[in-house]
Amino acid sequence: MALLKLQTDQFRNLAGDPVSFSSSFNLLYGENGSGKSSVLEAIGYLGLGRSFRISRHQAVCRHGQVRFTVFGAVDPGRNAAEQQAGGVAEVHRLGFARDIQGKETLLRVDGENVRNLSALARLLPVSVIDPGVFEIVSGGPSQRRQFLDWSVFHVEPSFASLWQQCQRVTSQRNQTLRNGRLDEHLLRAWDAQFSALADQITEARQSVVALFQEAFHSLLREIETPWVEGFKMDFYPGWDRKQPLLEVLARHREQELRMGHTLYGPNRADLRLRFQGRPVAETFSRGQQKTLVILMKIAQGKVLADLGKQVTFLLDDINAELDAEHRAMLAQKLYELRCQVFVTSIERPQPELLWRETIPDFRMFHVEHGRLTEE
Ligand SMILES: Nc1ncnc2c1ncn2[C@@H]1O[C@H](COP(=O)(O)OP(=O)(O)OP(=O)(O)O)[C@@H](O)[C@H]1O
Repeated sequence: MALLKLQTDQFRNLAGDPVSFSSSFNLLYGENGSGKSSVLEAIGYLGLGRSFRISRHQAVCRHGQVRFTVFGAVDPGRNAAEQQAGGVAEVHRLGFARDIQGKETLLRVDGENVRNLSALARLLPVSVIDPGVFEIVSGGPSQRRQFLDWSVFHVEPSFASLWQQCQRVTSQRNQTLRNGRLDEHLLRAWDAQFSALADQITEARQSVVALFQEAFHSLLREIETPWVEGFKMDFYPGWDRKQPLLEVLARHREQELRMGHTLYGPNRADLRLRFQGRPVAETFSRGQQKTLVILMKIAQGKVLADLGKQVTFLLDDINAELDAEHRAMLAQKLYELRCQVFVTSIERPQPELLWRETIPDFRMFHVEHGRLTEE
């Protein structure tokens, strides 16, 4: 899985000419406002179905236009090719189009309309490392849940549908809690559905956390980090699992009715990161938090790589956030994992800092006024 070709139409300032990329490293350089982040943002649309920079689709549609499109050709990867009895697996064609006025999204895979974004996301696992990524450590539990669930989605095929069902049941349960008068009969029916889904979701998350912990700790052993002793990463499922969720919900009925929403369950899960018993957000320096996030992202890439899935990493504006040593470590590890990487830089990097010597399929593009020129 790697993006081999990209073509856009009416996407920010991008000219829209088709561009071919390397399945390993791609470096995009150009001055401020040239369109580097927009290229990464367009790639992100194919794997995430949204912008990683802004929540409104409208912002990425070229000013004055009402519809934008992103097309991509994706290499199905080593595994798929190997499975096809010695044959070469076919390239997948992904398409995302959004009509801003009608607020309609059209998704296509290999020439067919598809209803769910997961059909695209599965074919192009995209992971973003940009200045906002450090919120995984400094932000609240929802940031870490999102981080964790990205892996669970790519590892456990049933997860997307389980999570969707759980969201639906949670929202109906919350409505009943907010109803004003206690409808115990109806609440018990929601509780039963909710806790059955909660157990399945938690099991899927736990099995992926086990893989993730293993990859993360083997990285920690490789890279000498002074905080290894005293660091702890624990998965909190959203309630004390020594007790069935049904019991926990029954015991906290009064509290939930007062608050008007669900307080226990997988929607409250967290990946707790502690140093000497205290949250790392309170104890780690900014630099240590950055190292931790980078290692977590690499470990996530390794979990998928071990399953034969190549991750496409979008490294946007990282020069401002990471020093040269961290950047080199990140590049080296992602290369070892055979990930596909897109990295932006304002200045043309010094030849000795490029990886041309060690990475055979390295490509560099100069971005000017939304147009990419390969060098
Ligand atoms: N909806 C839009 N329609 C047309 N142009 C847009 C739209 N949104 C942004 N732009 C322009 O597109 C250009 C590309 O912005 P982008 O953020 O991709 O640049 P960049 O090369 O990453 O810059 P920087 O180095 O400052 O991060 C900017 O000049 C911006 O003004």
